[in-house]
Amino acid sequence: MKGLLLSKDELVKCENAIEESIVRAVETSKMNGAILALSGGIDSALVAVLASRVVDVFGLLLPDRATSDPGDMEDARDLAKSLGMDYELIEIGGIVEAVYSARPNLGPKECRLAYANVKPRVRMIMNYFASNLDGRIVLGTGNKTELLMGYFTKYGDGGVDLLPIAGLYKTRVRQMAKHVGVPEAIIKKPPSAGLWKGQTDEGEMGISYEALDKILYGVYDLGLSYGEIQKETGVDEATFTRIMERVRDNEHKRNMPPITDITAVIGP
Ligand SMILES: Nc1ncnc2c1ncn2[C@@H]1O[C@H](COP(=O)(O)OP(=O)(O)OC[C@H]2O[C@@H]([n+]3cccc(C(=O)O)c3)[C@H](O)[C@@H]2O)[C@@H](O)[C@H]1O
Ligand SMILES: Nc1ncnc2c1ncn2[C@@H]1O[C@H](COP(=O)(O)OP(=O)(O)OP(=O)(O)O)[C@@H](O)[C@H]1O
Ligand SMILES: [Mg+2]
Repeated sequence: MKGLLLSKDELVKCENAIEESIVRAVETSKMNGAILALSGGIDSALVAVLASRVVDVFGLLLPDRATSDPGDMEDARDLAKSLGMDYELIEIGGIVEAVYSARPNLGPKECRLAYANVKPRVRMIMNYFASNLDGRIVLGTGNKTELLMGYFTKYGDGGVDLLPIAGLYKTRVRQMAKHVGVPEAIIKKPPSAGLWKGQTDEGEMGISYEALDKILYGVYDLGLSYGEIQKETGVDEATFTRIMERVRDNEHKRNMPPITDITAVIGP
Protein backbone atom coordinates (compact mmCIF):
# COMPACT_ATOMS: atom_id res chain seq x y z
CA MET A 1 0.00 0.00 0.00
CA LYS A 2 1.28 3.46 -0.88
CA GLY A 3 2.04 5.33 2.33
CA LEU A 4 1.07 8.73 3.65
CA LEU A 5 4.71 9.78 4.01
CA LEU A 6 6.26 11.31 0.88
CA SER A 7 9.56 10.16 -0.60
CA LYS A 8 12.32 12.70 -1.35
CA ASP A 9 11.39 12.57 -5.04
CA GLU A 10 7.70 13.23 -4.25
CA LEU A 11 8.60 16.14 -1.96
CA VAL A 12 10.52 17.79 -4.79
CA LYS A 13 7.61 17.23 -7.21
CA CYS A 14 5.13 18.76 -4.74
CA GLU A 15 7.43 21.69 -4.02
CA ASN A 16 7.72 22.46 -7.75
CA ALA A 17 3.98 22.08 -8.35
CA ILE A 18 3.15 24.45 -5.47
CA GLU A 19 5.61 27.08 -6.64
CA GLU A 20 4.32 26.86 -10.22
CA SER A 21 0.73 27.24 -9.03
CA ILE A 22 1.62 30.42 -7.13
CA VAL A 23 3.38 31.92 -10.15
CA ARG A 24 0.43 31.00 -12.41
CA ALA A 25 -2.13 32.49 -10.01
CA VAL A 26 -0.25 35.79 -9.79
CA GLU A 27 0.22 35.94 -13.57
CA THR A 28 -3.43 35.12 -14.28
CA SER A 29 -4.59 37.80 -11.83
CA LYS A 30 -2.35 40.39 -13.56
CA MET A 31 -1.49 41.64 -10.06
CA ASN A 32 1.94 42.54 -8.72
CA GLY A 33 2.49 39.70 -6.29
CA ALA A 34 0.94 38.02 -3.28
CA ILE A 35 0.03 38.73 0.33
CA LEU A 36 0.02 36.28 3.20
CA ALA A 37 -1.01 36.41 6.86
CA LEU A 38 1.90 35.15 8.96
CA SER A 39 1.02 33.58 12.32
CA GLY A 40 4.31 32.06 13.43
CA GLY A 41 2.80 28.60 12.74
CA ILE A 42 3.94 25.94 10.33
CA ASP A 43 1.28 26.30 7.60
CA SER A 44 1.85 30.00 6.95
CA ALA A 45 5.62 29.53 7.32
CA LEU A 46 5.63 26.86 4.61
CA VAL A 47 3.57 29.00 2.21
CA ALA A 48 5.86 31.98 2.95
CA VAL A 49 9.01 30.02 2.15
CA LEU A 50 7.66 28.61 -1.14
CA ALA A 51 5.98 31.85 -2.28
CA SER A 52 8.98 34.05 -1.46
CA ARG A 53 11.12 31.97 -3.82
CA VAL A 54 8.96 32.70 -6.86
CA VAL A 55 6.89 35.89 -6.41
CA ASP A 56 6.98 39.21 -4.55
CA VAL A 57 5.15 38.31 -1.34
CA PHE A 58 4.17 40.64 1.51
CA GLY A 59 3.60 39.36 5.07
CA LEU A 60 0.87 40.62 7.40
CA LEU A 61 1.32 39.93 11.12
CA LEU A 62 -2.13 40.33 12.68
CA PRO A 63 -2.02 39.62 16.42
CA ASP A 64 -4.99 40.01 18.72
CA ARG A 65 -3.56 41.41 21.97
CA ALA A 66 -6.14 39.45 23.99
CA THR A 67 -5.11 35.98 22.79
CA SER A 68 -2.05 36.00 20.52
CA ASP A 69 1.21 34.65 21.92
CA PRO A 70 3.93 37.34 21.52
CA GLY A 71 6.45 34.56 20.84
CA ASP A 72 4.46 33.58 17.72
CA MET A 73 4.73 37.10 16.31
CA GLU A 74 8.48 37.10 17.03
CA ASP A 75 8.80 33.85 15.08
CA ALA A 76 6.73 35.32 12.22
CA ARG A 77 8.88 38.46 12.16
CA ASP A 78 12.14 36.47 12.23
CA LEU A 79 10.89 34.29 9.38
CA ALA A 80 9.88 37.28 7.23
CA LYS A 81 13.28 38.88 7.82
CA SER A 82 15.18 35.70 7.01
CA LEU A 83 13.22 35.35 3.75
CA GLY A 84 13.78 39.00 2.84
CA MET A 85 10.00 39.54 2.84
CA ASP A 86 8.48 42.97 3.45
CA TYR A 87 5.96 42.78 6.28
CA GLU A 88 3.75 44.86 8.55
CA LEU A 89 2.30 44.22 12.01
CA ILE A 90 -1.26 45.41 12.62
CA GLU A 91 -2.88 44.73 15.98
CA ILE A 92 -6.49 43.64 15.38
CA GLY A 93 -7.79 43.57 18.98
CA GLY A 94 -9.51 46.97 18.69
CA ILE A 95 -11.32 45.97 15.48
CA VAL A 96 -12.38 42.66 17.01
CA GLU A 97 -13.72 44.47 20.10
CA ALA A 98 -15.62 46.91 17.87
CA VAL A 99 -17.43 43.96 16.27
CA TYR A 100 -18.19 42.43 19.69
CA SER A 101 -19.60 45.75 20.90
CA ALA A 102 -22.44 45.43 18.38
CA ARG A 103 -23.92 42.73 20.64
CA PRO A 104 -23.20 44.11 24.13
CA ASN A 105 -25.50 41.66 25.93
CA LEU A 106 -23.55 38.58 24.85
CA GLY A 107 -20.00 37.37 25.54
CA PRO A 108 -17.51 34.64 24.71
CA LYS A 109 -18.62 32.64 27.75
CA GLU A 110 -22.02 31.90 26.15
CA CYS A 111 -20.83 31.56 22.53
CA ARG A 112 -17.10 30.99 22.41
CA LEU A 113 -16.94 29.89 18.77
CA ALA A 114 -18.99 32.80 17.41
CA TYR A 115 -16.63 35.21 19.17
CA ALA A 116 -13.52 33.29 18.14
CA ASN A 117 -14.52 33.26 14.46
CA VAL A 118 -14.59 37.08 14.35
CA LYS A 119 -10.75 37.10 14.51
CA PRO A 120 -10.06 35.12 11.32
CA ARG A 121 -12.80 37.15 9.62
CA VAL A 122 -11.16 40.43 10.66
CA ARG A 123 -7.83 39.03 9.33
CA MET A 124 -9.58 38.26 6.03
CA ILE A 125 -10.73 41.91 5.82
CA MET A 126 -7.19 43.14 6.54
CA ASN A 127 -5.79 40.77 3.90
CA TYR A 128 -8.18 42.04 1.23
CA PHE A 129 -7.74 45.67 2.24
CA ALA A 130 -3.99 45.27 1.62
CA SER A 131 -4.67 43.20 -1.50
CA ASN A 132 -6.88 45.93 -3.02
CA LEU A 133 -4.45 48.69 -2.05
CA ASP A 134 -1.27 47.02 -3.32
CA GLY A 135 -2.55 44.80 -6.12
CA ARG A 136 -1.63 41.41 -4.63
CA ILE A 137 -3.51 38.12 -4.51
CA VAL A 138 -4.25 36.60 -1.10
CA LEU A 139 -2.53 33.28 -0.41
CA GLY A 140 -4.33 30.87 1.93
CA THR A 141 -2.55 28.48 4.26
CA GLY A 142 -5.17 25.73 4.70
CA ASN A 143 -3.98 22.13 4.40
CA LYS A 144 -5.88 19.03 3.26
CA THR A 145 -6.65 17.84 6.80
CA GLU A 146 -8.20 21.20 7.75
CA LEU A 147 -10.17 21.41 4.53
CA LEU A 148 -11.69 17.94 4.91
CA MET A 149 -12.50 18.50 8.59
CA GLY A 150 -13.89 22.01 7.99
CA TYR A 151 -11.35 23.12 10.61
CA PHE A 152 -11.25 26.74 9.49
CA THR A 153 -13.55 29.74 9.62
CA LYS A 154 -15.84 30.06 6.61
CA TYR A 155 -14.97 33.36 4.86
CA GLY A 156 -12.33 33.92 7.54
CA ASP A 157 -9.04 32.09 6.98
CA GLY A 158 -11.04 30.21 4.30
CA GLY A 159 -11.51 33.47 2.33
CA VAL A 160 -8.50 33.53 -0.01
CA ASP A 161 -7.52 33.52 -3.69
CA LEU A 162 -5.31 30.40 -3.79
CA LEU A 163 -4.76 27.43 -1.48
CA PRO A 164 -1.23 26.35 -2.42
CA ILE A 165 -0.74 23.66 0.24
CA ALA A 166 -4.31 22.35 0.48
CA GLY A 167 -3.31 19.22 -1.40
CA LEU A 168 -1.06 18.22 1.50
CA TYR A 169 -2.22 16.52 4.69
CA LYS A 170 -0.74 18.05 7.87
CA THR A 171 1.66 15.07 8.12
CA ARG A 172 2.98 15.98 4.67
CA VAL A 173 3.05 19.70 5.53
CA ARG A 174 5.43 18.76 8.34
CA GLN A 175 7.61 16.76 5.96
CA MET A 176 7.61 19.55 3.38
CA ALA A 177 8.39 22.18 6.04
CA LYS A 178 11.49 20.22 7.08
CA HIS A 179 12.44 19.70 3.44
CA VAL A 180 12.39 23.44 2.62
CA GLY A 181 14.05 24.57 5.86
CA VAL A 182 11.23 26.08 7.94
CA PRO A 183 12.87 26.82 11.33
CA GLU A 184 12.69 23.91 13.78
CA ALA A 185 11.12 26.14 16.49
CA ILE A 186 8.10 26.68 14.21
CA ILE A 187 7.85 23.04 13.13
CA LYS A 188 7.90 21.83 16.74
CA LYS A 189 5.01 24.00 18.03
CA PRO A 190 1.68 22.31 18.76
CA PRO A 191 -0.67 23.47 15.96
CA SER A 192 -3.03 26.15 17.26
CA ALA A 193 -5.56 28.52 15.73
CA GLY A 194 -4.73 30.87 18.64
CA LEU A 195 -8.38 31.93 18.98
CA TRP A 196 -8.48 31.48 22.75
CA LYS A 197 -5.88 30.81 25.43
CA GLY A 198 -4.72 27.19 25.45
CA GLN A 199 -6.51 26.24 22.21
CA THR A 200 -4.85 23.48 20.17
CA ASP A 201 -6.11 21.89 16.95
CA GLU A 202 -5.70 18.38 18.30
CA GLY A 203 -7.42 19.22 21.60
CA GLU A 204 -10.39 20.79 19.83
CA MET A 205 -10.77 18.09 17.18
CA GLY A 206 -10.24 15.37 19.78
CA ILE A 207 -7.64 13.41 17.81
CA SER A 208 -3.96 13.72 16.88
CA TYR A 209 -3.05 14.79 13.33
CA GLU A 210 -1.01 11.61 13.02
CA ALA A 211 -4.05 9.40 13.66
CA LEU A 212 -6.46 11.67 11.78
CA ASP A 213 -4.34 11.82 8.62
CA LYS A 214 -4.02 8.03 8.45
CA ILE A 215 -7.82 7.74 8.55
CA LEU A 216 -8.51 10.51 6.02
CA TYR A 217 -5.78 9.30 3.67
CA GLY A 218 -7.11 5.75 3.89
CA VAL A 219 -10.68 6.78 3.08
CA TYR A 220 -10.27 9.66 0.62
CA ASP A 221 -7.05 8.77 -1.20
CA LEU A 222 -6.93 4.98 -1.05
CA GLY A 223 -10.68 4.24 -0.89
CA LEU A 224 -10.27 1.80 2.03
CA SER A 225 -13.17 0.49 4.12
CA TYR A 226 -13.55 0.98 7.88
CA GLY A 227 -12.40 -2.62 8.43
CA GLU A 228 -9.18 -2.08 6.49
CA ILE A 229 -8.46 1.23 8.22
CA GLN A 230 -9.25 -0.28 11.63
CA LYS A 231 -6.66 -3.00 10.95
CA GLU A 232 -4.02 -0.39 9.94
CA THR A 233 -4.65 2.20 12.66
CA GLY A 234 -6.67 0.57 15.45
CA VAL A 235 -9.24 3.40 15.32
CA ASP A 236 -12.52 2.57 17.09
CA GLU A 237 -15.79 2.70 15.17
CA ALA A 238 -17.26 5.65 17.10
CA THR A 239 -14.22 7.84 16.34
CA PHE A 240 -14.22 6.77 12.69
CA THR A 241 -17.94 7.58 12.33
CA ARG A 242 -17.51 10.96 14.05
CA ILE A 243 -14.78 11.93 11.60
CA MET A 244 -16.71 10.77 8.54
CA GLU A 245 -19.76 12.74 9.70
CA ARG A 246 -17.67 15.83 10.29
CA VAL A 247 -16.20 15.67 6.77
CA ARG A 248 -19.72 15.29 5.30
CA ASP A 249 -21.23 18.08 7.43
CA ASN A 250 -18.53 20.49 6.28
CA GLU A 251 -18.98 19.90 2.54
CA HIS A 252 -20.55 23.38 2.30
CA LYS A 253 -17.23 24.97 3.33
CA ARG A 254 -15.44 23.45 0.36
CA ASN A 255 -17.89 24.74 -2.26
CA MET A 256 -19.10 28.06 -3.62
CA PRO A 257 -22.62 28.84 -2.30
CA PRO A 258 -25.26 26.98 -4.31
CA ILE A 259 -27.24 29.17 -6.74
CA THR A 260 -31.03 28.91 -6.60
CA ASP A 261 -32.02 27.69 -10.05
CA ILE A 262 -34.41 30.29 -11.49
CA THR A 263 -34.03 29.13 -15.09
CA ALA A 264 -35.60 25.79 -14.08
CA VAL A 265 -38.74 27.73 -13.05
CA ILE A 266 -39.09 30.43 -15.71
CA GLY A 267 -36.83 29.19 -18.50
CA PRO A 268 -34.30 31.45 -20.21
N1 LIG B 1 -25.06 22.61 5.76
C1 LIG B 1 -24.71 23.90 5.62
N2 LIG B 1 -24.86 24.50 4.42
C2 LIG B 1 -24.49 25.81 4.26
N3 LIG B 1 -23.93 26.56 5.24
C3 LIG B 1 -23.78 26.00 6.46
C4 LIG B 1 -24.16 24.65 6.70
N4 LIG B 1 -23.86 24.37 7.99
C5 LIG B 1 -23.34 25.48 8.52
N5 LIG B 1 -23.27 26.48 7.60
C6 LIG B 1 -22.71 27.85 7.75
O1 LIG B 1 -21.41 27.73 8.31
C7 LIG B 1 -21.32 28.47 9.54
C8 LIG B 1 -20.39 27.72 10.50
O2 LIG B 1 -19.07 27.71 9.99
P1 LIG B 1 -17.99 28.68 10.66
O3 LIG B 1 -18.51 30.03 10.78
O4 LIG B 1 -16.71 28.49 9.91
O5 LIG B 1 -17.84 28.11 12.16
P2 LIG B 1 -17.45 26.70 12.77
O6 LIG B 1 -17.19 25.66 11.74
O7 LIG B 1 -18.46 26.39 13.80
O8 LIG B 1 -16.11 27.05 13.52
C9 LIG B 1 -14.84 27.15 12.89
C10 LIG B 1 -13.92 26.05 13.39
O9 LIG B 1 -12.67 26.17 12.74
C11 LIG B 1 -11.65 26.33 13.71
N6 LIG B 1 -10.64 27.25 13.17
C12 LIG B 1 -11.03 28.50 12.77
C13 LIG B 1 -10.07 29.37 12.26
C14 LIG B 1 -8.76 28.97 12.14
C15 LIG B 1 -8.42 27.67 12.54
C16 LIG B 1 -6.98 27.26 12.45
O10 LIG B 1 -6.69 26.09 12.47
O11 LIG B 1 -6.18 28.18 12.37
C17 LIG B 1 -9.38 26.83 13.04
C18 LIG B 1 -12.33 26.90 14.92
O12 LIG B 1 -11.57 26.70 16.09
C19 LIG B 1 -13.63 26.13 14.87
O13 LIG B 1 -13.48 24.84 15.39
C20 LIG B 1 -22.76 28.58 10.02
O14 LIG B 1 -22.93 29.70 10.89
C21 LIG B 1 -23.52 28.72 8.71
O15 LIG B 1 -23.44 30.05 8.24
N1 LIG C 1 -1.66 36.27 14.63
C1 LIG C 1 -1.81 36.06 13.33
N2 LIG C 1 -1.26 36.93 12.43
C2 LIG C 1 -1.38 36.73 11.11
N3 LIG C 1 -2.03 35.68 10.57
C3 LIG C 1 -2.60 34.79 11.40
C4 LIG C 1 -2.51 34.91 12.81
N4 LIG C 1 -3.17 33.87 13.35
C5 LIG C 1 -3.64 33.14 12.31
N5 LIG C 1 -3.29 33.68 11.14
C6 LIG C 1 -3.59 33.20 9.78
O1 LIG C 1 -4.54 32.15 9.87
C7 LIG C 1 -3.99 30.98 9.27
C8 LIG C 1 -4.60 29.74 9.83
O2 LIG C 1 -4.06 29.45 11.07
P1 LIG C 1 -3.46 28.00 11.39
O3 LIG C 1 -3.25 27.99 12.87
O4 LIG C 1 -4.30 26.95 10.78
O5 LIG C 1 -2.07 27.95 10.61
P2 LIG C 1 -0.60 28.19 11.16
O6 LIG C 1 -0.65 29.03 12.38
O7 LIG C 1 0.17 28.74 10.02
O8 LIG C 1 -0.09 26.73 11.48
P3 LIG C 1 -0.23 25.87 12.85
O9 LIG C 1 -0.99 24.68 12.43
O10 LIG C 1 1.18 25.60 13.23
O11 LIG C 1 -0.95 26.65 13.90
C9 LIG C 1 -2.49 31.15 9.47
O12 LIG C 1 -1.73 30.30 8.65
C10 LIG C 1 -2.33 32.63 9.13
O13 LIG C 1 -2.38 32.83 7.74
MG1 LIG D 1 -1.63 28.57 14.08
